[in-house]
Amino acid sequence: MPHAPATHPAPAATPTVILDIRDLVVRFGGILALDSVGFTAEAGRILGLIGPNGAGKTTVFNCLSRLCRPNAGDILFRGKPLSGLRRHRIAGAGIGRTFQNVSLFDHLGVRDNILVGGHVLGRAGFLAHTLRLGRVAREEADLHDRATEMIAFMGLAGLDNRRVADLPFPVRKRVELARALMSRPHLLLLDEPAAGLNHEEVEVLKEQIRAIRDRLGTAILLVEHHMNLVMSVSDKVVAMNFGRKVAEGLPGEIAQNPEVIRTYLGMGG
Ligand SMILES: Nc1ncnc2c1ncn2[C@@H]1O[C@H](COP(=O)(O)OP(=O)(O)OP(=O)(O)O)[C@@H](O)[C@H]1O
Repeated sequence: MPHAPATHPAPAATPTVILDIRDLVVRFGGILALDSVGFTAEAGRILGLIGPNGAGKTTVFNCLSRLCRPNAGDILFRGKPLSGLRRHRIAGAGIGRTFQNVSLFDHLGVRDNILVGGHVLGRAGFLAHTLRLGRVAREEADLHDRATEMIAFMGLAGLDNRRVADLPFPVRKRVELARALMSRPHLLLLDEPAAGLNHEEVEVLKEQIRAIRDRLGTAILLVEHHMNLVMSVSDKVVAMNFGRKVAEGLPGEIAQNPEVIRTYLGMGG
């Protein structure tokens, strides 16, 4: 079970909207990948985003990471439009992410990979780094302390210097999560974190996702095909199909929503 000191306050009884997606439209040539999609995510809560292949989930994610530029609509993050932010400023603005296919520096060790995630927090400028001023040394020490916390939090203790390439897939996924948490994101985007995990590993992942919300206070947007995971950890679920939002509600409501049931039966299941 992960353990770490809380770094964000506990979520308020009336949740604050952290992410407000409004009427998002994305076209790829003749394909309408997102057709006026809108929903909100709340601070310190888990939002599950579900839908069959091609529903538009990854496109929403890519708009949030600024990998994709919407044709219309707005995304407000903590009240400010994301459109004003350059792609490389996203992590610094408080949005962290993991990828469907784990994306790490394979030849580097666990700690070094995790440290990469903290460098967006650095405040010392180029001159300070060049002159190795005291501020740089303090920042480096703080980053190492944070990495030590995240290593313990994600159950990676003792693996600091292990080369990532030599580790099993589920452990690599935990390294990627620890790296994403280094920048103390207010919102964490998880792209199919259960893909490639077995039943026991998914059970561990559930606990880790809940711990990220409950102990770090981080809001999570979870794109996932693994229904059992989404339904058991999400505070709210948004269901999509053919680029449109078809339902939004509590997991229990979504599981019984006729449109959602039709969508999944329509997949030939
Ligand atoms: N770069 C692109 N160029 C052209 N079409 C694209 C591109 N990216 C996505 N699409 C199309 O946009 C639609 C939405 O795709 P998207 O990847 O967002 O769906 P998804 O819900 O994430 O699916 P999956 O669960 O398979 O990842 C699909 O019809 C897809 O083929």
